[in-house]
Amino acid sequence: MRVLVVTAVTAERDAVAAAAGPCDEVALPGGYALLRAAGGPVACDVLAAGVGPAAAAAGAATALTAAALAGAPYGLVVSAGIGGGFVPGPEGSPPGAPLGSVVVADAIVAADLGAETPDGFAPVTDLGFGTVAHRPDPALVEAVAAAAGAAAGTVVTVSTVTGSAARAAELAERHPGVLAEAMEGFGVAEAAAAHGVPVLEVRTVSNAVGPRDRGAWRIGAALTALTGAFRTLPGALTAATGPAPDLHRS
Ligand SMILES: O=C(O)c1cccc(C(=O)CC[C@H]2O[C@@H](n3cnc4c(=O)[nH]cnc43)[C@H](O)[C@@H]2O)c1
Repeated sequence: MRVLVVTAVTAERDAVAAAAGPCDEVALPGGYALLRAAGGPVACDVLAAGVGPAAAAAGAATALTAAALAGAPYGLVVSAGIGGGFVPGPEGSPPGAPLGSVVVADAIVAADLGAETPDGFAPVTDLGFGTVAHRPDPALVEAVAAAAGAAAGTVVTVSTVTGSAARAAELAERHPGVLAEAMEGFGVAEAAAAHGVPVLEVRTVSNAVGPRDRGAWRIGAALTALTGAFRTLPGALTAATGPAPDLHRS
């Protein structure tokens, strides 16, 4: 099985690739540069495709198509990077995701793909078209989350970073079980679905979802946690899919 990991920016790409050891750079159509691990316990292809769901979908689709045309299709696509963690709500609500923690999505949900109506936000599915959620294989989610010491829950994809407590509360109410927010997962999942390839999303929490406070970001800690999470991926995939998967190369 070959695994494609799609990040937004190069710092995230490098944090993932650090778990895999030395990498070669492979040029893809469209000017994309893929990092391909030359060896080590995690030999994976990692692509920094840009910020936001559209850039993520374009980059992921390019890599998936290139691999398929080369006769070496991927068996799994992972959207990965830093993200915002929801803070715990009142008792009985989801536990939230603290700074530096790892989240594996059991649902990858487009939170702002829809329409404003007099009754509030309506997802495109309520309007009769499209998709707003992808649900990764639960066994894979469980294995990857257990290996990484991660929480499993909903990760929402947004095009506008949440910047207020009111918006954070609205998202948490609309998506019970939401743990994290980021900007690419749904785009990667759409590309994976178009190619019939399973998808995962792995986020490490750099900031709390809510009022904008750049001074409180812990990007370094989140990137370190990302490397740590990806060190555990080969073992988790072996546990979930059977013995001796050749994770990444044809
Ligand atoms: O300028 C700001 O206030 C601000 C606040 C949070 C995040 C940003 C970004 O530009 C980050 C975009 C980048 O990182 C991921 N990310 C990290 N934290 C969040 C978040 O709380 N909500 C959404 N995305 C987040 C995201 O996937 C992007 O790749 C700026």
